[in-house]
Amino acid sequence: MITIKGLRKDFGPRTVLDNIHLELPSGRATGIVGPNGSGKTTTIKALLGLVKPTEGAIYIDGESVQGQWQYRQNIGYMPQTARYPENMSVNELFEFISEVRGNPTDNKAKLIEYFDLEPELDKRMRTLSGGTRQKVGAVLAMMFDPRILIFDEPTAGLDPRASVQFKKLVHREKEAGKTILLTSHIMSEIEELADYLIFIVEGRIRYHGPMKELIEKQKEQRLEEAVAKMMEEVTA
Ligand SMILES: Nc1ncnc2c1ncn2[C@@H]1O[C@H](COP(=O)(O)OP(=O)(O)OP(=O)(O)O)[C@@H](O)[C@H]1O
Repeated sequence: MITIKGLRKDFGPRTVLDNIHLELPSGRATGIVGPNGSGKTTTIKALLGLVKPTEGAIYIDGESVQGQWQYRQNIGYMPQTARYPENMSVNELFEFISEVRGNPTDNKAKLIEYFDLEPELDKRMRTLSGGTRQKVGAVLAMMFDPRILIFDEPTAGLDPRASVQFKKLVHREKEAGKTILLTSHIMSEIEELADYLIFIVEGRIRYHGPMKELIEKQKEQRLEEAVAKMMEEVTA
C-alpha cells in the first residue's frame, strides 16, 4: 500500500504538483492519466525518490520514505525511455544488475523465456529495437519480484503479441498482491489493466476512484470517451 499525503512539487516558481492525496492499495492496479505535462511522471519520480517533494509525505506500508533509500528495493520501475549502458550486451546488463543488487535469487531466466529474449541476449544494448529495449526494461522491473510495480507507458513500442504477454503478466502480478501504478496514453490499455483511475490536470487530481464508476458517471461506454469528456469539462 502506498499513501501520498499533501504532496506538492515546485520547480522554481512553478507548482507542478499541488496537494496530491492518494492511496494505492495492494493487489490492485491504478492508472494515472492526464494531458501532456500534467504531472504524471513527476508523481512517479516522487515515489521513486528521484524528485524531492516541496511539501507532503509518502508512506509505503505505513512507513515514511523520507530520507530513506532501501524502500526502493521494493519497487520495480519500467521507465518510458530508459538509459542503459549501451555497450553492454543484454546478458551482461542482466548479470550486472543482479550483482549490484546482490540478490542471489531472481526471476530473470523465467522472464527472458517469457518475453522470447534468448536470441537477443548477446546483442549490445545500442543495437536493440525499441520493442526489445522495452522487454529488457520489463525484465529489469520484475526480476526481483518487487512488491510495487510502476510502469510508465509500458507497451509503447511492443508488438501486439508482446503487449498481450505483458498485460497477462501484469494481471498475474496483481493477483499475487502487488501494488501497481501505470501511466499510459492508450486508454484501452488502462481500461484492461487498472481497477482505479487517477485523472490529473495541471498538477491537481480531478478524479480518483474506481474506473467503472467514472465510466458510469460520465455516461459513456468506454474509458477513452469518459476521459475525453472530463478533459473537455476542465478546459471549458
Ligand atoms: N526537472 C524539471 N524542471 C523543471 N520543470 C520540470 C522538470 N520536470 C518536469 N517539469 C515540468 O513539470 C510539468 C509536469 O511534467 P511531467 O513530466 O510530470 O508531465 P507528464 O504528465 O508526465 O507528461 P507527459 O504525458 O507529456 O509524459 C511539465 O510542465 C514539465 O515541463
